[in-house]
Amino acid sequence: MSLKAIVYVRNPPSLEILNQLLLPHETVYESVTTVQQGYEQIKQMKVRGAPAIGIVAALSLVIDLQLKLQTFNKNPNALDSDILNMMNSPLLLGNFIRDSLDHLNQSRPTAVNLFRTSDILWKATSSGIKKDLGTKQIIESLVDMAEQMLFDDLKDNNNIGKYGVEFILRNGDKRISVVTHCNTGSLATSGYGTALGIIRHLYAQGNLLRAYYTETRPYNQGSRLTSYELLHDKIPSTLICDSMVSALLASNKMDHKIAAIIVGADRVAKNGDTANKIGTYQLAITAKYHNVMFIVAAPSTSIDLKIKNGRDITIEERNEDEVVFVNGLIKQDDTEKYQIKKVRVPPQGVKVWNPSFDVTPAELITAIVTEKGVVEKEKGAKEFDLEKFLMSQS
Ligand SMILES: CSC[C@H]1O[C@H](OP(=O)(O)O)[C@H](O)[C@@H]1O
Repeated sequence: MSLKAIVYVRNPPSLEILNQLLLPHETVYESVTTVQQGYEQIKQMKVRGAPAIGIVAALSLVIDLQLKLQTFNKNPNALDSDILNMMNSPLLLGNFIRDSLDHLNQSRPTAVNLFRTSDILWKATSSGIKKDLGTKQIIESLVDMAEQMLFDDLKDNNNIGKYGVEFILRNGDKRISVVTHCNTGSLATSGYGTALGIIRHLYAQGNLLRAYYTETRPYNQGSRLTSYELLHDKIPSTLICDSMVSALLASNKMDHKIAAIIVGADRVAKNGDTANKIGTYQLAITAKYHNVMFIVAAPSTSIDLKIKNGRDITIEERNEDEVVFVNGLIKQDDTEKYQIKKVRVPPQGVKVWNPSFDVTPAELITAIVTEKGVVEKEKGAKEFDLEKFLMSQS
């Protein structure tokens, strides 16, 4: 078992991505050496999760550049002419980097982390060109930034865990159960996780009775990936179908002590409206009805101040196969060997709608937990003021 979604080594340069399409039944790492391979990993959801997507985009650009630079230094004649010219020209290098970032941005439209990564790397590139740095210095500066993103994400997740637990336990029971949706753990980030980071922190502090988590149809991030993580960490947890959450909260009157529903985020608008895995919105509605806290856990890099409210967030729609087929383990004849096979569920001819995310209005969100602290709405307000929060933390 491995919870490391991303394995990057600077010297000698290598990038390995855990193929999450095969989890939890097979642990297979795939080498990424080019921007195009990084694009495919994200597009095909071999790696997924807003923070992880941004980090893999950055690392696939830098690994591509590092390997080109390594060949340029050791055996320049092995390079084709346009790459050779690029390695001798900061302007041509800048063009390659701009085109690469634009291409990576096309892989998935909703998670803002991908676009923020591009902005940061392009800003560094254009600054290096303006300062008349050589191509080697520009590339090295991008490697430093990509590595820093990897380290910062892990640090941020630990802070989200700490602030989230303090907020949830600030008044009331100190031994609680929670519900979470999708996968927001080590497999969606550089480690520890966001919403799952809060659950890890609750467990580590001895405050967790049980974590209930949804299977998260149609892609099954919960039943495949969150199961994998919670079993790995031996955290008391129970898998439920997406349709069971309201009944679980209703049974809360007995002894589940569910204090909160905690979810991640792919993009948080300026007013706090939050795009997250499809099915999140209805969890917020049932949390409101049952008077249970609804917590969004996300690094501040997931907040997009350019987006006024949730209506402006682009929601990714994926192909119908993810709804029609499920991955099943099929026993091969009478041996104990199994193989993963796509099994068709509905009959031919069904029509499918498959949005990958939905938007939860700020009004239904109790608090947004970031690495900089917890944001709540002003008393009586229906929306957050995230620009004011971020300004106060800078
Ligand atoms: C900390 S992961 C944030 C977010 O990303 C997931 O989406 P996907 O698995 O499609 O990449 C899910 O919405 C998580 O909540």
